[in-house]
Amino acid sequence: MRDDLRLDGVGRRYGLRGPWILRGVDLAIRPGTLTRVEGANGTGKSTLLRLLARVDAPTEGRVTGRPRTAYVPERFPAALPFTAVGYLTHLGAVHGLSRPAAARAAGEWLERFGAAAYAATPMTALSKGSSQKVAVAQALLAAPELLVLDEAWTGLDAGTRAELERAVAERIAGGGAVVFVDHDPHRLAGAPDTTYTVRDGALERRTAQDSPTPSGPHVLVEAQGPPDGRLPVAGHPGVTSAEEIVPGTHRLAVRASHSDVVLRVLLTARPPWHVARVSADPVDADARRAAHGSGPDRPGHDQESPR
Ligand SMILES: Nc1ncnc2c1ncn2[C@@H]1O[C@H](COP(=O)(O)OP(=O)(O)OP(=O)(O)O)[C@@H](O)[C@H]1O
Repeated sequence: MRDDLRLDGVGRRYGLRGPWILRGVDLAIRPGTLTRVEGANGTGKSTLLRLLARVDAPTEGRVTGRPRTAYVPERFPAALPFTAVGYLTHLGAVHGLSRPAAARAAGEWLERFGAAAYAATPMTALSKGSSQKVAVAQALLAAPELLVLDEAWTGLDAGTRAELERAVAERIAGGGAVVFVDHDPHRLAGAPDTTYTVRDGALERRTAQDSPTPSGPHVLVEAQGPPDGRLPVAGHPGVTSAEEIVPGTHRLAVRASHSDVVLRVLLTARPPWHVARVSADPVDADARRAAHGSGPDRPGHDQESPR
């Protein structure tokens, strides 16, 4: 994603005399960022996401920027005259992939979400959970620059929910932007760069720096890449700090909750990075000892934490 997607003075109401759902909304979605939208029921979260995905137009104000966008709507129209793989291949072609590339990507995403067995099943015969996997796969197929997810985790099993979180982290690490609504307050906890609360038609903004959430446990990752290679997880929300200790070797402090995602991005980068070492962050070990009240009188605890 090269440019911001911007909303300037945006308002939306349904019908000529309907109440304003959103009014005077200014918002910029930047490349490589994760944005959460929250708010009480019926406050206008889906309305905002539809405007960002450009499947709806504002009643007043302007939307500028045209990133390649994919959208998972709150209600996916599952009654479509396709098989799962047929639908995904068709959508991949619509997103600009060649037919063989679209078919390949369709197969890969169905496999990744544990739905390969349903590839040839008509969409109308899929269970709710399986059709939600197709809804999510169609959005990820063509590596969109902007991914808009409206309750996309709803109805997915635990394994697929985790896989979708990983896919989100990969999009951001690849320079894309992701905007999501989810009823689970722990979804991607600690990861959003910005959270907006929709209230009374306006947006209240909270950034990661304002967040009361403690930074939590970290691990240290030492990774080696090609000389002059760009760190594939630069700017990733799970990476708290990154330092090039010798040319080509980087030491990263990574939130433990994001370590599997970060390692996966490093190992699947092209060319792949070599992960030389993963260890507990000694800063966290100190914090843990302090929290548990152990000290010189409990020397055994020192040995648990490599320095
Ligand atoms: N197409 C439409 N026509 C008329 N009114 C609509 C339409 N879409 C949404 N609304 C109304 O706009 C308001 C905001 O709806 P929206 O779905 O954006 O809120 P939401 O915060 O996403 O809600 P929820 O949390 O229940 O999904 C609601 O009062 C809803 O009834």
